Amino acid sequence: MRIAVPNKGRLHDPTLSLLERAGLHVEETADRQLYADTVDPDVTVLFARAADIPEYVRDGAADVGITGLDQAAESGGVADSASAAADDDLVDLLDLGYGSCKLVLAAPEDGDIERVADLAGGTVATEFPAVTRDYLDRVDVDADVVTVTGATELTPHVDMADAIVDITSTGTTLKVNRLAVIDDVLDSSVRLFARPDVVDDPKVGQVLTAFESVLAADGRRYLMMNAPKQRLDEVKDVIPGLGGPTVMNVEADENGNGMVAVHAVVEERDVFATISELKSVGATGILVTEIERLVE
Ligand SMILES: Nc1ncnc2c1ncn2[C@@H]1O[C@H](COP(=O)(O)OP(=O)(O)OP(=O)(O)O)[C@@H](O)[C@H]1O
Ligand SMILES: O=P(O)(O)OC[C@H]1O[C@H](OP(=O)(O)OP(=O)(O)O)[C@H](O)[C@@H]1O
Ligand SMILES: [Mg+2]
Repeated sequence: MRIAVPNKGRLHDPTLSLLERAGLHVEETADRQLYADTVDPDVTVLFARAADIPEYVRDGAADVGITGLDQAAESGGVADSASAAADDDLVDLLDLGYGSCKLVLAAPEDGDIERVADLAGGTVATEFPAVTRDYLDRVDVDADVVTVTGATELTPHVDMADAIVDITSTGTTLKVNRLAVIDDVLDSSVRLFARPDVVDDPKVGQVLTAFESVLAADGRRYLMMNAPKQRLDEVKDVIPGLGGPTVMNVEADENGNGMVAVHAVVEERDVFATISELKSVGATGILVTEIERLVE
C-alpha cells in the first residue's frame, strides 16, 4: 500500500511525526525525495505537493493520501463514507486534527462589497477555483473566477478582482492586506483520504487504526500508583473517566497491609487535580507517563 504525504510546506513535518507515532517509521533512503520505505514492508510513502495528493490518490499512484480537505475539495468530490462515495470521489477516512484553517470570501475593508450578493457581475481571485465556483453556485451569485497561484490577497488592491477566496487561520494575512471576511466557504483540516475501492483493504484498516490510536492518546496520560487494598474503592472514585482502572495485587507493605497497584488512563487536564486527590486517599509512588498510542 502506498501513502501520499506532503513533501514540503507546513504539512510535511506534522505528517512525518504522525507516521512515526503511528509506528510507521519512514526509512531514510537516497531516493527519499520521491519514495520511501517504512518499517512495514507493505507500506511505502510517496512524497508529493499537498495540492497534488488528491489527484495522486484518485489516479491510483497512491492508495491513500494525507492532505488538507481544501485540497481534496478542489480536486473533485469528497465523500464521508464509502457507501455514499461515487467512483471518482475521495473518501474522508479520518480527521487528523492539524492544518486547521478556513477558506473564506474576503473583500477590501471599507469597499463596495459588503455581502456576497454585491459580487454579482464582479470577479473573485483564488487558488481554489473549483471550490469557489461551487460556492458561488450554492449562494446563487453570478461572478467570474480568476485563478492565481499565490499572493491572492494583493489582487483586490490592483484591480484584478473585487474579492478573494483564500485560506485564513489567525486572520493576520487578511488584516495586513486590509481585507474583511464576508462569508465562510469551507472549514478545512488535514484528513486521511482513500479511494472508495481501497477502503475495505485490511492494510488501509490497519493504517487507519494506527492513526486513530495516536489521536486517542493525544491529551491523555497514564497514571500508575500503589494504594492500600482497603482504600481501593476510594481510589477508584477519584480516578475520572475512561472505564475501570487496572488493579494488580502487590506485596503487602511493611506492616502486613494488603497493597494494590492501580493503572489508569486519564485526561491530561485532570491529572493535576487527580494527583492530590489520590494522595489524600492513600495512594503512593504515583507515576505519570505519556501514552504513545491507545487502541480503543
Ligand atoms: N495558515 C494556515 N494555517 C493552517 N493550515 C494552513 C494554512 N495555510 C495552509 N494550510 C493548510 O496546509 C495546506 C498546504 O499549505 P502549504 O502552504 O503548506 O502548501 P503550499 O502552499 O502548497 O506549499 P508552499 O507554501 O510551501 O509552496 C493547505 O492546503 C491547507 O490545508
Ligand atoms: O490567517 P493567517 O494565519 O495569516 O494564515 C493565512 C495564510 O497562510 C497561508 O499562507 P502561507 O503562510 O502558507 O504562505 P504561502 O502563500 O507561501 O503558501 C495562506 O495562503 C494565507 O495566506
Ligand atoms: Mg502555503
